[in-house]
Amino acid sequence: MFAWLRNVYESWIDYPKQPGDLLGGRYHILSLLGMGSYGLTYLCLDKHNGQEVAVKLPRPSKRAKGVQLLQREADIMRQMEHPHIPRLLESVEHRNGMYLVMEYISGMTLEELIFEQGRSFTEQECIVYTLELMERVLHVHERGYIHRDIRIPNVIHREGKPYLIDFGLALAMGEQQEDVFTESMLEKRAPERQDVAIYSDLYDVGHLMLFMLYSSYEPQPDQPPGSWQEELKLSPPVRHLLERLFQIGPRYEHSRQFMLELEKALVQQEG
Ligand SMILES: Nc1ncnc2c1ncn2[C@@H]1O[C@H](COP(=O)(O)OP(=O)(O)OP(=O)(O)O)[C@@H](O)[C@H]1O
Repeated sequence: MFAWLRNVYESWIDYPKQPGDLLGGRYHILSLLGMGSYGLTYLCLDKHNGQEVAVKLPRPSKRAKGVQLLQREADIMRQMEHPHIPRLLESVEHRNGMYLVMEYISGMTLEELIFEQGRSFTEQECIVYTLELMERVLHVHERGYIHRDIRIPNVIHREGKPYLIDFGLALAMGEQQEDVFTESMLEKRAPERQDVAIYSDLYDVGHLMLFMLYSSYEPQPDQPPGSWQEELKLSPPVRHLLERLFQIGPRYEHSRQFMLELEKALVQQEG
């Protein structure tokens, strides 16, 4: 009963703000973009310059922890300087908490592109897109962070290019997740993606590639379900690099190693 009452109370206090509300006297809420585990993100119009921005606020039910995690996210975003990673425009602290304002990336997520728009990727297109995405991932790694949430809903597809968003779970290399997140936020991660290490992000990139590769997969009638190795007709280099991403083969310790192999696989495709 207590847990039920607490849930009701939390959803009541986390009830999203309404379109038309003004944040900090400057940001007009246009719509709710989404509710994450500790924050709510709104599409807003900046009254000062008429630009659309994404504004993230902590969930009131998460109290001080929500504010602390959002501050962390802002600190990490501040260190990113890549044209395909949203820029942090400002983080505003006030008596009751804080909010962060970032560049709004219009477009659709890779998840929507594949599952709602029905876009399919050939193996070659998948390699090209992954190489583009890896430039963003490499930037995060070079700045000393592991993103830890590279998934199709966190890639926004705009004008044919992938943008990497959501630094809510990112950690500095070597940092312990238990020191940052509360127990309820710590999902059970596959052993291959538990370490705060480059190969954990690359494991996620492998999954993202599978989503792209399966987008052009057509099962034969009466075909029994099999593994991706059995179902997808992949060229040997792509199959080999996926096995390394999934740590079935020797794992990649550096993003560049993987990118080099991707480039080689692309040359073979084109040759
Ligand atoms: N800079 C941005 N530009 C455009 N859309 C964004 C931006 N940042 C977040 N979004 C969208 O806002 C929604 C909420 O994102 P947010 O990062 O707050 O939480 P989440 O990804 O749903 O959850 P969690 O933080 O728990 O992983 C998502 O649908 C995401 O696509």
